[in-house]
Amino acid sequence: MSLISLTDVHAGYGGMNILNGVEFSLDAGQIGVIVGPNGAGKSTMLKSMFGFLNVTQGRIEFDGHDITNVKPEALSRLGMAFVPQEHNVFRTLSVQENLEMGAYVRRDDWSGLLARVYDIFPPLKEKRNQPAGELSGGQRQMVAVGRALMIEPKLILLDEPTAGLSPMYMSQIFDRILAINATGVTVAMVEQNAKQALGIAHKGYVLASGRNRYTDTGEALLADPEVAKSFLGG
Ligand SMILES: Nc1ncnc2c1ncn2[C@@H]1O[C@H](COP(=O)(O)OP(=O)(O)OP(=O)(O)O)[C@@H](O)[C@H]1O
Repeated sequence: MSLISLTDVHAGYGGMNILNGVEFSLDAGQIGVIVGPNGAGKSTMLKSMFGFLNVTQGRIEFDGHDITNVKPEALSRLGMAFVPQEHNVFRTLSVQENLEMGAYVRRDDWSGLLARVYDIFPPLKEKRNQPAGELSGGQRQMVAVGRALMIEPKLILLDEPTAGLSPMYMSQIFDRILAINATGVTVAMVEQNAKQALGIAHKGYVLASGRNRYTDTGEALLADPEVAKSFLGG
């Protein structure tokens, strides 16, 4: 059974549909990557999963629940976390305070969890007392993802986690996404760095104009000459 599924989802902003009947699904433990040209609706698809916009038709299910138009707070409690592309850290708070903010919904002792996040992102442990705004872009991205991990999500949604990062940081982030996935967390992400992202994807989705164009394993999409020519820069 899928952990997350979108069936014939239509959604958009202020009455204008951007998604025109999209499909998406991931089993527990998979990495799913959404790629496609600018304006294809990739971020919109991710946002529709996290209850940020109005789904006008279709159905979204998560972990056995119908979550169509369910609000983000309720989705957090069900075990879904969302990391936006920008403005995703509290710049004046320390790294550790940022991570602690992620645990605000928890009532239990989460100190062990903090240690696990530092294990995944060792640079954050070193800089735990430094304001997040002083970190490099790649390290800030680690803080944002680390904060999301503090709710122990079943599914983490990442909106362009490597946007604006140098190739070195980009590789590090992809490597850490694999490490997070290896702990059992399902990952759905939107990426501009399509080739690299499809390289770690169990499932890849190519969107164009708010519709599915190609769906296959990451490997198969990378090997498909049509996909390469039209969507991966040859
Ligand atoms: N908050 C919003 N209000 C109104 N329209 C929006 C909003 N956010 C996005 N859109 C529009 O929705 C369409 C799809 O945007 P979306 O961000 O989902 O595309 P994308 O595939 O993620 O593209 P990109 O790679 O450029 O981020 C675009 O035409 C965009 O202008």
